[in-house]
Amino acid sequence: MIIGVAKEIKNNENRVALTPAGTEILKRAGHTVLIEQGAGLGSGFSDESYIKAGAQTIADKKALFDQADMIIKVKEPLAPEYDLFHAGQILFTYLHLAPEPELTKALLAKKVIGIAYETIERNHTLPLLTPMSEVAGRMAVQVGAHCLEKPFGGKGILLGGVPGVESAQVVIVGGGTVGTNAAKMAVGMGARVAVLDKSVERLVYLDDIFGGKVTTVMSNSYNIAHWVKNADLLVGAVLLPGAKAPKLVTEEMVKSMEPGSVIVDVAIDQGGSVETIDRVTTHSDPTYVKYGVVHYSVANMPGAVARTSTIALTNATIDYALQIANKGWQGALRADSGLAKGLNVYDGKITFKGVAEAHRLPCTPVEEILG
Ligand SMILES: NC(=O)C1=CN([C@@H]2O[C@H](COP(=O)(O)OP(=O)(O)OC[C@H]3O[C@@H](n4cnc5c(N)ncnc54)[C@H](O)[C@@H]3O)[C@@H](O)[C@H]2O)C=CC1
Ligand SMILES: CC(=O)C(=O)O
Repeated sequence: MIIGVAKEIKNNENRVALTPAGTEILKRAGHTVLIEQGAGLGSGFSDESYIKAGAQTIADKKALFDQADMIIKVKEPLAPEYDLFHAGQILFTYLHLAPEPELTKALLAKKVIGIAYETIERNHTLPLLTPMSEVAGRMAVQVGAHCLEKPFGGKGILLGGVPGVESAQVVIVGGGTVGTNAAKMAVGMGARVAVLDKSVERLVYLDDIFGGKVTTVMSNSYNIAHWVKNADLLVGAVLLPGAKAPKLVTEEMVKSMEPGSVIVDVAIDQGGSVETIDRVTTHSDPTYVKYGVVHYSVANMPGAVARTSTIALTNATIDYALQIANKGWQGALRADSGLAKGLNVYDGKITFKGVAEAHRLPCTPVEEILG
């Protein structure tokens, strides 16, 4: 199979979908890897390192898309990329289609075979979302601590306090991968930490692993209102896989927060979990202030720590990319029902329920397509 790796074009997206190590794995299995020139530079991988691993570099983005049977990316395609795809081409990447009607329309019109990293399952986990959620969860506290500093609009408090001065209250809504990693960082920095989740099993798990260092709270609107009001740093970390994020934090709740408090809504890539998050921000202009509260809503947080993120991402994606290349997309999806859950669009049809519901369009079950 001819596999094309395009240079990312999103603001400050420094990741690339394949490392030289991943390239070598695909090459050894007999596949052709085309890398857009300079695609790896933001992650510290030179064109020469890809050539040494067996890839061909290509300067012309359009020629790369024209030749490739499968395009591997990091982020969902942006408008300037829509026309590059052709019918029957496999697109293997984060797609986040539920909050993106224009992108969904474009991929349907182009009859792309869209396999989304974020909806692939293995043993009830999301193996291709997990590594980037680990990164974003850890970053959420790092950027949140920064935003709490006075020059960045915050109320001027240090997460861990100092002896004689109380530490900050970090409130995390959603105790999955992002939430757990945010809690680890916040505990490590000496903050007081509360995690809300709707799953009792998850709260039990968090209570066990944090040994009492985190307050676990059942997620409902009453408890969310109480904890949001008292948060210095609020982290949005909920997920309903593939679907639009529920707006759990209302405008009234945000109004109840002290001025200079900070919200980091990591769930922004699925549309955001906070009512006052009304825009996706970028690494070059990451925050805005509403009701005196600093809002951070960057949808590609791991792009800022690209070296770490690119290696972690390829570690997770490479086996799946190899299966798709070796067996063809249908063979690979038939052989692995968890991978089949990644299929979001095919031949002009939506094949993932959460995406179809978000756009009020019909859903064609994957099983029907695989026959
Ligand atoms: N902005 C960015 O750069 C990035 C964003 N993300 C996003 O972060 C979000 C979270 O991802 P993960 O932690 O990996 O998901 P996850 O599936 O591991 O965890 C989600 C948690 O939300 C909980 N949840 C669902 N409904 C809830 C409710 N009503 N109240 C409280 N908790 C609820 C679930 O029980 C689960 O524990 C996703 O939207 C993901 O795409 C991930 C990486 C980077
Ligand atoms: C999960 C995702 O969209 C990201 O890492 O950018």
